[in-house]
Amino acid sequence: MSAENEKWIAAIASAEYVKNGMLVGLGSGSTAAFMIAELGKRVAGGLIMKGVPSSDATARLAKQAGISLLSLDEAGTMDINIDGADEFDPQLQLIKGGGGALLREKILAHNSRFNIIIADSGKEVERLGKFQLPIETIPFATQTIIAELEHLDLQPKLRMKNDEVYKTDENNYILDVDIFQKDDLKELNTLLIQIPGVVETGLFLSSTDLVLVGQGNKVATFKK
Ligand SMILES: O=C[C@H](O)[C@H](O)[C@H](O)COP(=O)(O)O
Repeated sequence: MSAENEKWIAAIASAEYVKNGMLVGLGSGSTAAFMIAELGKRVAGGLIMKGVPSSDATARLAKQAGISLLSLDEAGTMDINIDGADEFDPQLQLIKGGGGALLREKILAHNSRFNIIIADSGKEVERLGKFQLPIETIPFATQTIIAELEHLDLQPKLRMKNDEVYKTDENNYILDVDIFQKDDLKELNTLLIQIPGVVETGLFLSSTDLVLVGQGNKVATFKK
């Protein structure tokens, strides 16, 4: 079974958790796109819900799918948040931000009562860090942060797109770093977010309540 099919069946399973009247955080990325399409179908079939998008791309997709949107200010707290991940481990810790949406995604996760992650089986790992950790930084401080992260042996790489520095929806930069050798991720995360100019990291260590993973033609469920 292809990764695309695994994403799709995990996305359909996640849509089952969305009930009438709910405010739903809408994640970003290719797996979240399947979930948005599925919710759009359900809205067309009579489901009443509103979404809060975690990126400009997701806002566009959700509008095309016919989902009504609210800003975070209007929504306040979401009943449920459904998002993808680049990696998840047995403790339901995540690396996110491969698509650059980690900052708004983390804000939505923080402001949601229940967080569901949907993924294909390739995202399941014993230990986080094969995927490089994205760190969002403000442009003004990025060069000094690069020097500091090099000193910490994290081998930062400034993310580029089409030969230009990649910019997030919040007009920040992304540094992708190597954390595979790091054992204490909580300590690492605290260290990183204390550096002035670091806005957020793609480590989501405790927000996830449920992971739905496509494994072949079945969906496996991992709970906190
Ligand atoms: O910034 C992007 C998000 O964190 C995505 O949820 C993550 O990269 C997973 O994306 P995909 O479902 O495309 O693998």
